[in-house]
Amino acid sequence: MRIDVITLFPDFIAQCAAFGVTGRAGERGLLSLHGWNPRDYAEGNYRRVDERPFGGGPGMVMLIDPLRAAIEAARAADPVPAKVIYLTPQGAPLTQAKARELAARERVILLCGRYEGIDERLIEAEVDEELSIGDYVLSGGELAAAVVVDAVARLQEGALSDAESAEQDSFEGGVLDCPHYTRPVEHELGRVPDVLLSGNHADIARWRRKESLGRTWQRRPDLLDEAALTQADHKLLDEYRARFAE
Ligand SMILES: CN1CCN(C(=O)c2nonc2N)CC1
Repeated sequence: MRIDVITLFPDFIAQCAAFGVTGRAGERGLLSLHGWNPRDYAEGNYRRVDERPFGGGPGMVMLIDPLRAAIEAARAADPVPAKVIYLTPQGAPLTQAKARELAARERVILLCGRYEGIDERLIEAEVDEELSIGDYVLSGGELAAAVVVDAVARLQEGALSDAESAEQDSFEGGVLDCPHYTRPVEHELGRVPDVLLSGNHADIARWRRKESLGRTWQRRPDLLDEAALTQADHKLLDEYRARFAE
């Protein structure tokens, strides 16, 4: 997968993706990341990329032409067509399902705004999708782009070892992840649940599913409404809830 990032801070994105799973995905040729700085396409002595907003008000707005030129340069760098995704609080929420959808694409171009945002005419002309990583305001789109890069990199075939499999991550199958334990068995903070020491894989899988469903019910009941639960899931959830009925 190829990801091109339009950003005033290409090094920031490169550094975010240089470690861990994203770094390994790059080394394995599973993901290529390319930064394009609109300032390189800005004209005039000061190479301006922003200007004051019409209508007044605080802050600055990013100019159309440097961004447009950077997007065109990114498009031209590879024959594979790419959708342009603008990271913004006004976008659709980034979900694991969306991450999987993006991870299946050959290419995406991520557009990072700074200041108060981007001239709306550029968005209308060049942006195919708008994505938000959450209902809060960042100082720029770069952190959001780095989140998208991480979320799709780990979903590339071969990016995760079996031990790191994404299959049991939170939100896979629409529910939260179960609790995890490791050595020591006994600790002043508590003991590892016996079922995890039993070696009975069916019991362990059942316990993990019950804990995932129970946690989702307690912390994110909205996800349960969307999850396709089986009859067995409903039985497990009833058992989990029964703990609290006593
Ligand atoms: C102009 N700039 C404002 C700040 N920003 C975000 O807060 C954001 N991006 O994606 N999810 C978010 N939340 C990016 C765009």
